[in-house]
Amino acid sequence: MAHQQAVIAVRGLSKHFGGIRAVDDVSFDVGRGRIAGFLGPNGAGKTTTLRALLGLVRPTAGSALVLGEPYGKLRGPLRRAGVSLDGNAFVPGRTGRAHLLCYAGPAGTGKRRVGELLSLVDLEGAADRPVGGYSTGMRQRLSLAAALLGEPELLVLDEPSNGLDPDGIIWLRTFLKEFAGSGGTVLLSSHLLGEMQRTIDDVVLVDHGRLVHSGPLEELLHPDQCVLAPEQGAGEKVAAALAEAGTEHRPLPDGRLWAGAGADRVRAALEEAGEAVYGTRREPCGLEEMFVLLTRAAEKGDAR
Ligand SMILES: Nc1ncnc2c1ncn2[C@@H]1O[C@H](COP(=O)(O)OP(=O)(O)OP(=O)(O)O)[C@@H](O)[C@H]1O
Repeated sequence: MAHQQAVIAVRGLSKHFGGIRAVDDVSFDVGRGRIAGFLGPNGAGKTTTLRALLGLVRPTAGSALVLGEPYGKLRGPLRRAGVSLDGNAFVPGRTGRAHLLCYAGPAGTGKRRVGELLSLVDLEGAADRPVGGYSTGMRQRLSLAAALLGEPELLVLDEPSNGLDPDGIIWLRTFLKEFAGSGGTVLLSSHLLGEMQRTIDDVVLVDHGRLVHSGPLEELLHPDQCVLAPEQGAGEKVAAALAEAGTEHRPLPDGRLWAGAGADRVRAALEEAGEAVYGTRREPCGLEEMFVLLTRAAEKGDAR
């Protein structure tokens, strides 16, 4: 994707805090109309990257552009990019409605939009209560409403599903898909990989400050691979059967195996091996398995 087409363009971004390389030479793009999941283990550098993108920390090296410019140079930034970086950054004594009204002016909007957004995020009933008494999920909803005030074309959301109940999670997923479907762009971080798999179009995976993988989800979860769940004690025999058939395979931390071949080829390999692997279940490979494999590979220095 060409640099100028990207809604988000991160190039050679590094941020060091003393000796800590929080972000280390990271590059990726997010294209218009895409939902990109920004994933990685604790301390991988996600929040620091998002903060650099939004001009909240100065990069040690490299650049991070939003809509073709550094965020700080955007004219009317709240109308271009909606941000929810810290779901808890509220004045506790202020009501939800007052919180939104504070940002409504800079976002170029007013009371009516505040009312609409309170209804959209299902906070009408709590709008006039102090935020200090809100639950985690209610704060997340309020934070999202604030991000949406200026009707932005880009949303940058740090762990927006945290604390949401199942209805809230489904609502957020549906909302983000509609937002992207109408041309909006989303970059969101999350540790909820099952939910990410249902929501995102693209994956940006970092670990120890470095980019491990970036690309469309469907490429990462291509059908020419699967996960095997051997019956107890049969793991080694299954691995041996795959090795015998020349099928690439790697262990997962829970005793299952990733296999670099589709379910049919794997079944043929196991049938060759006979009864010992009879009870082995085959499952499609999901984002959680790829996350584990890619971050472990990165630790060993052989990230793909
Ligand atoms: N202001 C700071 N001063 C010193 N170290 C920092 C600072 N901010 C972040 N770090 C360090 O940088 C690394 C990356 O942190 P960051 O918060 O970006 O990770 P993350 O991927 O968002 O993690 P998590 O999933 O746990 O939220 C960590 O080692 C963290 O301790």
